[in-house]
Amino acid sequence: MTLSIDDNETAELTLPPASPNGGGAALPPLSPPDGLTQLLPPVLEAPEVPLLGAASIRPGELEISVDRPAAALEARSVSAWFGDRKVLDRIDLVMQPNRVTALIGPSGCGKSTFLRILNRMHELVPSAALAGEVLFDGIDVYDPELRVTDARKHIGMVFQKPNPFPAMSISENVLAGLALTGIKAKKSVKDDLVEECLTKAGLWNEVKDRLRQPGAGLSGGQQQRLCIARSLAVKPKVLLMDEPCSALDPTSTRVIEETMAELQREVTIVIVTHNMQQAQRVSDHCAFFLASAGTPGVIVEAGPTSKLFGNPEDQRTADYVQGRFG
Ligand SMILES: Nc1ncnc2c1ncn2[C@@H]1O[C@H](COP(=O)(O)OP(=O)(O)OP(=O)(O)O)[C@@H](O)[C@H]1O
Repeated sequence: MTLSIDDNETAELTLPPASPNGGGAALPPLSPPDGLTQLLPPVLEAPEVPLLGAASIRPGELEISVDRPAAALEARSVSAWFGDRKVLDRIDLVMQPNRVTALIGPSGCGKSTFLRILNRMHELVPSAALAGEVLFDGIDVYDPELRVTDARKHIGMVFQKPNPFPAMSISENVLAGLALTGIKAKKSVKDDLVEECLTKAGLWNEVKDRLRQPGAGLSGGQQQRLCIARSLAVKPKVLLMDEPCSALDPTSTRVIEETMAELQREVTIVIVTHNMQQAQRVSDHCAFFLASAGTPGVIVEAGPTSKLFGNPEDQRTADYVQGRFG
């Protein structure tokens, strides 16, 4: 079976045999695209597509609906391995559209791995393998008919450390994802998009007079909002955020949290956070991950944030959210 990404990648993406432990299919080795793995992989063709509600869909491929801005994500019995080591065990989780789902749990329990599985970044690690399904509005993200670039375009990611492209200006940074995904647009459309995305990311007023200056010249919090703007430029339906405020001061953290509250109207957000106050402030739903010594990570409890923090069912959840361990 081959993945229909494009002719150049098809040979490399032939699915390999199951992993040695028999649990999950080993993932195809995808080469990280020259230091740009934290954004999006390049697309070798350059389709002309509308920018608003953009979804580059080619005949014969699975269609991602552009009618609704946000999408539901559902993990079904997802397990993950690095080599022979199983790090996640049969994770079931529904991440509802236009809601913020927080993934919480002690270090090493697999939160980031799970997040990276949701937009197929897990497979960038050569030894990585997984089993189970990830459904994006009902479409299997790992379906061979769905291009990996489309999956990552619709399911964007913001990382712990702000990573603007240092040689690019602020506006070029916002538009970088378009270039990588091969989307072409007129200058006036791009200018509008830069303003729209920077506004949504809560940064426009601070940078509108210096759009041609380097993105690296911004403060850490501004850089993180620039990265959010960059993710938004390709019109994702889901935004994955891996500890997006851990490198930021309290003021910048507050601004990012306000930005998330605004973005929630348009995108589904899944956030990994170690900050229990932040999880309570920003999320509608929470999933508590835990890996006991030598065992893979599991979800102990998931549900409305108010319930997990106010009236958890499992004693381990209560101990964790009240800071008794982890
Ligand atoms: N690239 C990798 N190669 C091998 N093992 C890995 C790799 N990435 C993560 N792991 C292992 O997988 C397990 C889960 O790691 P992961 O980073 O997903 O946990 P986490 O809950 O996000 O931790 P933290 O909160 O510290 O970021 C850990 O035992 C980790 O050592």
